[in-house]
Amino acid sequence: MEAADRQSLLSVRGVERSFDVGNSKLRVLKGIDLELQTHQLIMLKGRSGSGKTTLMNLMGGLDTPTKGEIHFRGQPFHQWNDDRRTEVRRKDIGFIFQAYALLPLLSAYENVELSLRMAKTPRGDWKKRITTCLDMVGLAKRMHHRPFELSGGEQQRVAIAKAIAHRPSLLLADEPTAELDSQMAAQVMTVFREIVRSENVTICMTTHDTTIMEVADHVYEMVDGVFVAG
Ligand SMILES: Nc1ncnc2c1ncn2[C@@H]1O[C@H](COP(=O)(O)OP(=O)(O)OP(=O)(O)O)[C@@H](O)[C@H]1O
Repeated sequence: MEAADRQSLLSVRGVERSFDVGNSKLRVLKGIDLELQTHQLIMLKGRSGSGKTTLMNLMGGLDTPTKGEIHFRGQPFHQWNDDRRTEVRRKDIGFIFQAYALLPLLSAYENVELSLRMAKTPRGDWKKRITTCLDMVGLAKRMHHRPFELSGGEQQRVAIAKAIAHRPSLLLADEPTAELDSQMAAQVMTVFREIVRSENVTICMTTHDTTIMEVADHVYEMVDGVFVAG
C-alpha cells in the first residue's frame, strides 16, 4: 500500500483523561496526539499503567476524553452521546479486548455470527461471511468447535474472525498476543498483516512484545500518559 493511497481514519488531538479517585484527580492521559490512516498496523507500547488501555477505550468510543478531540472518519466522536457512539462501534469498529472474549457455550461459527447480528448485517450474508472469516484465520475446519476445544492461539484467531466479520474500518486489540507462546503470537501477527492488506481495516494494538513490533507500520511509545519519540 502506497502512503498516497491512505486516508485519515481516526485523529486524536490534545487528548487528556483524568479519573476521580477519592478526593483527588488521577491524570492518566496528559495530552495525546495520534493519527491513524486506512490500511495501517499501528502498535502502542509502554509499561503497565502508562495509559494504553485508557487510550484504546477512547479510540473505540467506550469512553470520552476529559479534554481534547477525537475524530472518527472526520466526525467529532468526542461530542457524540453514548447511543450514537455505540451505533458506530457496532458497525465500524472491531474489538479484541478481554471483556469481549468468546462466549464459551457458542461454537466458533456462532461466536462470529454474533457480531454480524449486532451489526445488523443482512441474515442472507451471514453464512458466506462467517465461513470467509474463519477461513482467513485458518480455522474453517474447526468452525463447529467451542472455545474449550480449541488452543489459546486458535481461540485468539476466532476472536479475530469475530472482530472483523462485520467489516469494521478500525480494529482495536488490547494485548492480543499476551497469553500466547512466540509461535502462536507470530501466527496472529501474520493474520493481522494479511487482513490489513485484504480487508480494508486499520489495526491498532497494544503490546509489550518487542519482537512483534517489527511488523508494525508505526510504534507509539507511551510513558506516563504522553508519547515519547520511539
Ligand atoms: N476508571 C478508572 N478509574 C480510576 N483509575 C483508572 C481507571 N481506568 C484506569 N485507571 C488508572 O489509569 C492508569 C492507566 O491504566 P491503563 O489500564 O490505561 O494502563 P495500561 O498502560 O493499559 O496498563 P496495562 O499494560 O497494565 O494494561 C492506571 O493507574 C489505572 O489504575
